Amino acid sequence: MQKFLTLADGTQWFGTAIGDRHRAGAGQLIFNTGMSGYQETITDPSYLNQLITFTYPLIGNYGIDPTVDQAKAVGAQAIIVHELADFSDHYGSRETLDHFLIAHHVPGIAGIDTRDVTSHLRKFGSQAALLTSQPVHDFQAEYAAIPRKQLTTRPLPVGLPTGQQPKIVIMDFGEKQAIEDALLARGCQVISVPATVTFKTIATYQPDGILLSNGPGDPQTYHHVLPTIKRLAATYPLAGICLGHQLIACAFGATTYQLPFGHHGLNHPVQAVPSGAVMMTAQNHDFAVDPASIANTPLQVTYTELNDGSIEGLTLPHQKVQSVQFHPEAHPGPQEASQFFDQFIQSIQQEAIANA
Ligand SMILES: NC(=O)CC[C@H](N)C(=O)O
Repeated sequence: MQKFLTLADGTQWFGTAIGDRHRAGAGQLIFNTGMSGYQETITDPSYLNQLITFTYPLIGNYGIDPTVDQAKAVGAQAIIVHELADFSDHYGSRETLDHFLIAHHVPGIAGIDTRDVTSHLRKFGSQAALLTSQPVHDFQAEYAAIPRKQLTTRPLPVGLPTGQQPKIVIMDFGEKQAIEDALLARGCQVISVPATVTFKTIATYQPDGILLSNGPGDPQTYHHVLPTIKRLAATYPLAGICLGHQLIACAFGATTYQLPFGHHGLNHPVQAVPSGAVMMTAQNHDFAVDPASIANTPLQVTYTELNDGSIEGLTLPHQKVQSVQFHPEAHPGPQEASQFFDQFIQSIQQEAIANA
C-alpha cells in the first residue's frame, strides 16, 4: 500500500505504508539522528503532533521492549523510515515495531531516502507535512482536516508517599518516565502533578524540591504558568529539563526562539561554563533560550552547545535554580549528563542544612 509524504513547500516523497496503514498524519516534520532508541523517541511526549524522520537507515531491528516506553500513549503523528525491520531480534522484545505502531494507531512510511528528507529540512528548515494514502491536492485544507493529538496528563498525584527523602514534585508538562526513574534511583520520593496545578496545591505536598519536566510545543504558549514558576523558584530548590529549562528562563525575563531544524539526536556535544568540560548529550528540542535576552536577567549560562553555540544550561547564582536544555535522563542516549540529578539533590540537601 502506497503512502505519500508531502511538505508545505510542495516537496513530495512516496513509499510503503507501515504502522496504522489507513491513518493519515499531519504536523511538523523533524528528523532524529539517533542510531538507537527509536522506542523511547516515539514514546517521548515532547514529539506531540510531530512527524519523526529517522536518519538511521534500519529501524525496528531489536523490536519493542514494554519496559522502556517513556509514556503510555504515542503523541507523534507518524514515523518516516528508510527500512522497517520486520524482525525483532532481542531477548527483551515482545513485539515488532510495526505491531506496536498499529496498536498505538500511528501511521508511517518506509522506503524513503531519509537522508534526502533530512538534507531538505536542514536546507529549508523544519516545516508542516502530511502523510497520506493519496496524493495531496489541497495541502492547507487537508492539513487542517487531520485531527491533532492531545497530551494525556496523568491524574493527581502520581507517586505514593514512601517516606523517602528528598521529596520532589515534578510538574508534568509531558514528562518522560526516565526523569522520574532517575530520581527514584537516587532514593527520592517523587510526586508527579499536572502542570496546571497551583502553587498552593504543590505546597500541600511539602516538597523539598521542584522539577519542571520536558514537554511539547512552543514555550511561548506556556506564559500562564510563569508566575507559578517564579513563586516556586523563590520558595524551593528548582530544576528544569528541556521545556522546563525554557520556562524557567522565561519566568525570569528571557525569551526563546525557534531553531532552524531543532536538535533531535543522541550525540550533541555541550560544554560546561566555566570548566570547559565537554559532555555528549541526548537532545530533543525545536526552541532555545535567546542569548541576547538573558543580558538583563539574573540568569547565568552553565552549558553551551558546541555545534551552534546555543544555550544548553542556566542557573540563578543566588537561588537554588538550575536547568538544562539537554536530557540528562537520556533514554535514549548517553548517560554522562546524569550528574544533573545529583547536583539537584545536593542543592536540596544544602538548602535543608541552611534552613535547619
Ligand atoms: N523535549 C522538550 O521538552 C522540548 C521543549 C520544547 N517543546 C522545544 O521543542 O524546544
